[in-house]
Amino acid sequence: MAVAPGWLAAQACQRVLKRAFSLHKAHSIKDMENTFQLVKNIIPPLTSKKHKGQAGRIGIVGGCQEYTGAPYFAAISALKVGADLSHVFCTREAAPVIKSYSPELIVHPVLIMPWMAFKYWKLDVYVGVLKDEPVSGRRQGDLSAGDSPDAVHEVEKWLPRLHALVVGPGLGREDALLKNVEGILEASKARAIPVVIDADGLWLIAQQPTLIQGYRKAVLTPNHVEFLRLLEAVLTDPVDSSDRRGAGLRLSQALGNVTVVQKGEQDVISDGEQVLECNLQGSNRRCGGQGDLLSGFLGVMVQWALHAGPEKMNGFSPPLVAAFGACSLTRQCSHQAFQKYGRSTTTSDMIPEIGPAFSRLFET
Ligand SMILES: NC(=O)C1=CN([C@@H]2O[C@H](COP(=O)(O)OP(=O)(O)OC[C@H]3O[C@@H](n4cnc5c(N)ncnc54)[C@H](OP(=O)(O)O)[C@@H]3O)[C@@H](O)[C@H]2O)[C@@H](O)CC1
Ligand SMILES: Nc1ncnc2c1ncn2[C@@H]1O[C@H](COP(=O)(O)OP(=O)(O)OP(=O)(O)O)[C@@H](O)[C@H]1O
Ligand SMILES: [Mg+2]
Repeated sequence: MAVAPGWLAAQACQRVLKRAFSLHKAHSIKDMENTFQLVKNIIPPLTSKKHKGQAGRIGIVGGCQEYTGAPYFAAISALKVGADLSHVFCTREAAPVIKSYSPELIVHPVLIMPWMAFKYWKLDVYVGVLKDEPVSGRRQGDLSAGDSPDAVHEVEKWLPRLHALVVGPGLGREDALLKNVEGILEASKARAIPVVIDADGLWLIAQQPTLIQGYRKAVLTPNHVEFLRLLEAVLTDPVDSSDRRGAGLRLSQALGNVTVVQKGEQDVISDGEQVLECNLQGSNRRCGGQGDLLSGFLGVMVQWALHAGPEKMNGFSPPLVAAFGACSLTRQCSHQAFQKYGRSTTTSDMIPEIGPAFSRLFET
């Protein structure tokens, strides 16, 4: 018996939806189908009328001596999901390493390391002495704290050309670097640029939640430990963290409706008003770097969703829909890679799956 290709596509779609739906009571298959449709609505069509950059210019702020893989994963996933240009802003040590992974990434060695802050501080004092000028206490204090106006300025120069920033993968937790990031976040907010905050960026937010308080174009992507750290930092009353929906909702509300993506066995996404869950089957491999891929996807999708506008969202906020798309895609890539490589699957194996996974989820 001949089987129509349309029927096969419909069956494949149903199988994906059944895996997505899993056993969660709060969502019917219809709900899940509708949410996938919302993600489909935000995807910009590929046409001959567009020029380079229109599908997305994304910046990743992260990458230090210890961690070069994380910013690479975030930056390459942004390109593979459909962005046209991906920039990495990292430390001087990390730049040649990240460049060597891929010729497709634009790498800016602009973030300052603590020893450089110290060098500049000494230079400043030296110049002050030569000019016979006293170095003010405040200026000395700023620089010894690792402040680097240059690093912020270097990133700021690029901000008018960027559609979204992903802040934190492989950043590290040195005070000098975090100080740079404070300035970069303030500059991004002033320009209303969407920011996805992950990994060590979340460490900074746990120290200073006011940095993103009330900024509705921010999306936080904590893993389990990062989520607990944020809860503790932001909420004064005790919260039952085993109620993941309730805890996510409360954290988002306390942060002024910043979208929070709690990664885990299910991904629980909340903007303080609604909660979406992504249960699409991923894999049982927990190799490092999968969250970095997710943050890169989200950087692109959040700007797609904001650009598509609220009328295409059926009452959901754009960051919520974008987060659902990024979570689904990460899990689908993990599932496909695991089917091929089983126990030996690593995050690098997920990268060639991005195109096929995207088609399977959003183009059928
Ligand atoms: N290839 C690269 O360059 C990569 C670099 N990366 C970069 O590393 C930096 C640090 O980020 P991170 O996420 O590893 O945080 P970190 O504080 O070291 O870990 C905390 C500890 O928490 C635990 N733990 C974690 N998850 C848990 C869970 N679900 N449930 C329960 N426990 C859990 C676990 O503790 P343990 O099991 O040892 O008790 C873990 O050791 C950051 O810049 C990031 O971007 C990564 O992106 C990976 C790829
Ligand atoms: N127990 C689980 N079962 C299935 N999928 C999971 C599970 N835990 C996490 N994931 C998925 O793995 C991806 C990364 O989540 P994870 O919690 O590992 O982030 P992370 O710790 O920040 O990763 P990274 O190593 O990149 O820093 C997400 O897509 C999430 O849905
Ligand atoms: Mg992570």
